[in-house]
Amino acid sequence: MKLTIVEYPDKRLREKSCEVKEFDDSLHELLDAMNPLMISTNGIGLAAIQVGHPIRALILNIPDEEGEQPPENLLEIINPVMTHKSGETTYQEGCLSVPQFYEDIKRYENIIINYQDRYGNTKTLEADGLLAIAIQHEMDHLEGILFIDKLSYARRKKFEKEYKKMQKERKNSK
Ligand SMILES: CC(=O)Oc1ccc(/C=C/C(=O)NCCc2ccccc2)cc1OC(C)=O
Ligand SMILES: [Co+2]
Repeated sequence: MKLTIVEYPDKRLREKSCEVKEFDDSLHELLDAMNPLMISTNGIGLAAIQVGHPIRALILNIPDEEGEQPPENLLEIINPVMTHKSGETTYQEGCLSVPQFYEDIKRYENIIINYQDRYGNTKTLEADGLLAIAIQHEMDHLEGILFIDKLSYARRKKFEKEYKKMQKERKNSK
């Protein structure tokens, strides 16, 4: 299954993702294709909408101390629901759909989510640190929200200017 990353300002990133009802082979095929794409593009999180599938599924693989992303660290999170959120933390986020742009974003520090795995089994996950940040970033994608939407007006203007310039350069360099 050939997947490509949908990039801002593509309108498809703004759709609301639909609940997954069938935990079938086509879901597994999509998840199995998302993982190598995320790893090969230096990603640590990827939502299905970013590869053109607006379903409530996301994958995460938080690098360990050595900066490795072993397969056992892979998390496949489907139909997530946040049941607890507390504290506050700031981190310089990036997104595979908004290349070469990083900004400090405020998130909850501690969260608890309920979700389903690729077979439909219900799980609960308590997270803090980078994992909590990544889960919140990816769950925003399921609502059509991008991290740049959280920027102040001034910083958003700065981003739009820089991003247009970068896209022009990329087009000229192709
Ligand atoms: C050139 C370029 O696009 O740089 C990148 C930007 C973002 C990313 C990956 C971002 C990513 O995985 N975000 C997942 C959500 C998340 C954000 C902040 C903290 C945790 C989780 C990878 C990039 O590729 C390279 C080569 O560095
Ligand atoms: Co993202």
